[in-house]
Amino acid sequence: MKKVDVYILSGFLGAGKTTLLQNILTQEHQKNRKIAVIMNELGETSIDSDAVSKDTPLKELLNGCVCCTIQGQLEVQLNQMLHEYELDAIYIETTGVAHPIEVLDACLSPLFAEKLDVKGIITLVDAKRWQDQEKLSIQLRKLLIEQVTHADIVLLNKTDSLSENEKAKLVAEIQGLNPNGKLYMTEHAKIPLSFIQPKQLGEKKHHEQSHVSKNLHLRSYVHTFTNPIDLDQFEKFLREMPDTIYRIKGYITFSHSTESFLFQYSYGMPLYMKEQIKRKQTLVFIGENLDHETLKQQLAAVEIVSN
Ligand SMILES: Nc1nc2c(ncn2[C@@H]2O[C@H](COP(=O)(O)OP(=O)(O)OP(=O)(O)O)[C@@H](O)[C@H]2O)c(=O)[nH]1
Repeated sequence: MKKVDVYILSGFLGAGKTTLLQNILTQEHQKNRKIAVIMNELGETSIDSDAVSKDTPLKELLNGCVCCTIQGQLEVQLNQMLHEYELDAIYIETTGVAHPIEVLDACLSPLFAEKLDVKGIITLVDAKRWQDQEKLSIQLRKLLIEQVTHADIVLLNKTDSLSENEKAKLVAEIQGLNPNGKLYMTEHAKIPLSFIQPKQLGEKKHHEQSHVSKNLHLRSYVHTFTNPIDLDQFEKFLREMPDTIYRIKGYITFSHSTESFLFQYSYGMPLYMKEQIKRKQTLVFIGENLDHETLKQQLAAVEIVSN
């Protein structure tokens, strides 16, 4: 089955995410691709939904941030979209205060992770805001930096008011934080679609595979077990796995029990919860430097193969 591409549009409040989305939708429609949009806003009413034309499926997640309070709602909306429409791509516009790891996490429900192909995180940076970042609280500055560090593509936007010297200084700063991401300077978030589409990200992925140690971007890996797994071996795997795996979630069944468990792992803490329904045994991993082949082999080794 063809997977649906997912793009996460990240960036601080007012950086130009909606402007970029409009540019992208115009270009996607010219290519006759079927696109859907999920917009997340902190307020109770949507401000930006008019930016999306009526013929584009749109789901709005209001009054909270998908990276924390309404993470579950994003899963529901994504699932519904996959059922209702035949899509080529889904663009998710996050709130300005969303944390990239948590958003990626919210997109990757083990129930449908195999149907989605998260192509990457595109972060917009408001050039002026970046220059004035010392006016922000420490937490927000940290967030601004995290949004840049984890991006696959950074658009340094609103460069219209900058001098050439200022531009060069900001480019150096951003490249210092994210040397492997692609960086483009934009005005009104104008960028050809081909610069941010699968070919670009795909090429980079290929590049990453051959330079794994240099890859600093968030990636996911989806593993489906066909047999129950050995608890001791699985816990050994958890103890020994690289600390660049930030998050694991999904469903597993152990050889010592007939029950299914919802498994959650974040910041070093594993959690097992009994599930009422028997689920497909799928685990989603999120982290940096994910070596898919090694993970696949290590996870296959914790399965108990019945004869
Ligand atoms: N001068 C200038 N203004 C811009 C540029 N890009 C976007 N804007 C304006 O900046 C404002 C905010 O842009 P949006 O696209 O709404 O930003 P956003 O990131 O979606 O904002 P939130 O949803 O509030 O987080 C709008 O008034 C845009 O027209 C640019 O390159 N230069």
